[in-house]
Amino acid sequence: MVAMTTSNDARLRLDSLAVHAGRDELRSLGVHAAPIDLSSTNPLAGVDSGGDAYERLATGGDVGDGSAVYQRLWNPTVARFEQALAALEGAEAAVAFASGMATTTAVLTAARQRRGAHVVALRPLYGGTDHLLATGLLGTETTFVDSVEAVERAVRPDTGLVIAETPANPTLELVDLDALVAAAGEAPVLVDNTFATPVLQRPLDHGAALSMHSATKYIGGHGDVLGGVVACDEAWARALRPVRAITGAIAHPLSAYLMHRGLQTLPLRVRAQQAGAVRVAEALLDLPGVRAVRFPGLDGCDPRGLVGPGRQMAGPGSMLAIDVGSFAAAAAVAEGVRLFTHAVSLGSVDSLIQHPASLTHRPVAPEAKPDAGVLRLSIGLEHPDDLIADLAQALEATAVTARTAAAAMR
Ligand code: MET
Repeated sequence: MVAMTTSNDARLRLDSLAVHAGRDELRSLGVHAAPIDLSSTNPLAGVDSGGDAYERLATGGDVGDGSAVYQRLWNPTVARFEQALAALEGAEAAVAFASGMATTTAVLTAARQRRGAHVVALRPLYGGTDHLLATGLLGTETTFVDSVEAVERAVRPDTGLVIAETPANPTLELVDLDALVAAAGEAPVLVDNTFATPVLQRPLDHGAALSMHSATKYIGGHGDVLGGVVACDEAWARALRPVRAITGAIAHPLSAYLMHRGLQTLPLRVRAQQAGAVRVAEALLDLPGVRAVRFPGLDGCDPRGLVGPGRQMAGPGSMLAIDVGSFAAAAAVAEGVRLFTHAVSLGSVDSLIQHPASLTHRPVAPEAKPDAGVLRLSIGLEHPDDLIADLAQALEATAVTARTAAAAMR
C-alpha cells in the first residue's frame, strides 16, 4: 500500500498541491527548500547491490532504497519535480526531460516500441513537433489530419500514438478531448498541455494516456529554464525512463529545481496572466489594423463550448493570436512593440510576441503553415492597460508607415 503523502492526498485542492507536492521528505531532511543534488555519480554499497540498482533503473524502475548510480539514470531533485507534476495532472507518474522536444522524442520512441510506428497527428501543433513527425527522423510514419473525425479514419492497428495540442500553437484551436479519445479507440492519446497547464486542463481526466509540457513555458514561468515533462501511468513511465536513460535526455537538477519551484506559483500566475489576457483580447477587437483575434474566451473560437468553469478548460489561458493582414504589417508590429519582447517562447511573467510563420512554425509544410499576417502573443503579468497601449502604438506606427509608403507609390 502506498503511504498517504502531500503529493497524493486527493483531498487537497490544486493550489495546495502546487505549493507542497514533491516536498514530503523535506521535514525529515531538516530543510525548508528542496536540496539540489548535483552528483553526476553516486557511491555504490557493493558490486552486487550496485549492479542490482543499475539494472532496476536501466529497466525503468524506481530508485527505492538503492543507489541512484548515475545522474543519467536517476536524480532525486528531478524525481521530486516529477512527483509534484504528476500530482497536479492527476497522474500516477511523470518523467522529466531536458526540453519539451526531448520529451516528445522519448514518447514517440516508447510508443513505437510498445505499439507501432504509425502516428496520427492532429494539426495544428507546435512547429517543432510537426517538423519532427514530418521528417520521420525517429522511424515513425505520420498521418496528419485536421479534425477529430479524421482521426478515427486514420487510426490503424499499428498506430502507436495519436498526438494533439489544445489550445494549439500558434492559433489556439481547441480540441474536444473526450471526442478525440473516443476517435482514437485503442490507440493511446498524447496531449500537449503546454498552453493550458494543469491549472486549466487535465487531459488524463478525459482519458488521454499522456499529458506533456514544454516546462520551459508556464511551469518554469520566468524564461530562465529549459525542460520538459510528461504525466502518465506507471506502465508508460517504466517505458519512458529507459529511453531517457539510454538517450541521455534527463532534465538537469538545476532545471528540475526551477521547474519544481515554478509549480508553487503556477496557479497564481496562470490566473493573473489569464485575467490580463482577457482584457488585452477584448481591446484588440477594437484596435485598427487587427483583422481577427484568436482567443479561447472569445465568441467563434470555442464552438464546442469547451472553455469555462467545470468544462474541459477552466478558463481561456493567456495565449492569443492576431491577424494583421500581411507579412509586412506583422513584421512592423513585432518590431514596433516596446513593452512586449519580440521573442519566441511563451508563458513567462513578461509578455512576448513573435511571427510563427517565420520562427516557431518555420519548418512546417506550406499547407500547415500559419498565415503570413498572424502574430502570436503570450500575455505576462504587466498591467493590461500598458500592454494595450503598447500594441496600439505599434499598430498605429504600422498604419502610418503603410500610408506613407502608399502615398510615395502614387
Ligand atoms: N516552443 C517554443 C514556442 O512555441 C519555442 C520555439 S521555436 C525555437 O515559442
